[in-house]
Amino acid sequence: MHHPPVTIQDKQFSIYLPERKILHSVEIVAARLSHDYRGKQPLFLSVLNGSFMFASDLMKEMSIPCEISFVRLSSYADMQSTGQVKELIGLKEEIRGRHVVVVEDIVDTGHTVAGLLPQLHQKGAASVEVATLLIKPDSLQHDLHIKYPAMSIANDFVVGYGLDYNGLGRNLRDIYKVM
Ligand SMILES: O=P(O)(O)OC[C@H]1O[C@H](OP(=O)(O)OP(=O)(O)O)[C@H](O)[C@@H]1O
Ligand code: HPA
Repeated sequence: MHHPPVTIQDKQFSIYLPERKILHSVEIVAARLSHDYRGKQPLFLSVLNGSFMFASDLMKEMSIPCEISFVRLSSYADMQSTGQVKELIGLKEEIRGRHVVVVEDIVDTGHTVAGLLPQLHQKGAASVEVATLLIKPDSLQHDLHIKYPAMSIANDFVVGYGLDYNGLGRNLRDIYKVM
């Protein structure tokens, strides 16, 4: 299939990961999760907005009973630290005792996931792991163990399959990288 370059605002993007490769890697992660969480009825927490497409395809491939809920992260200034901590909002489910799988589209610097995991442990989760479509190992700034990465990529800015540039490009079926 031919994938011409895509222009979004001031940037041009070229094809990077075609849909069939994405879906194949999603199937593999779903098979691992279905195996590892048998009998545990995991709660998937899909972090909006970027993860909606990955979460949808991942859930379709799960072969065990599991639940999903969609959450957001709101930024606020944490006075105790230099950076920003993103607070978990919109969570209705009881986390205590649950086996939680955080679903992300991308772990880039790792700031988002590093801020989220302690909040889930604080709420009494029985276990917390991360499933992410993409991880950029060369960009990671935290000592994080990401157990379920679908694909590792170089430190390039990417769009498509839920990932955006200034809110655009999420609808693309394939993933493109900036030229
Ligand atoms: O590892 P990090 O450097 O923290 O980057 C990863 C985060 O950045 C993106 O979210 P963003 O805040 O852009 O929101 P979005 O999901 O609505 O696009 C992405 O969805 C991850 O949540
Ligand atoms: N693309 C889109 N959104 C992102 C990225 C990226 O490469 N890294 C973190 N959020």
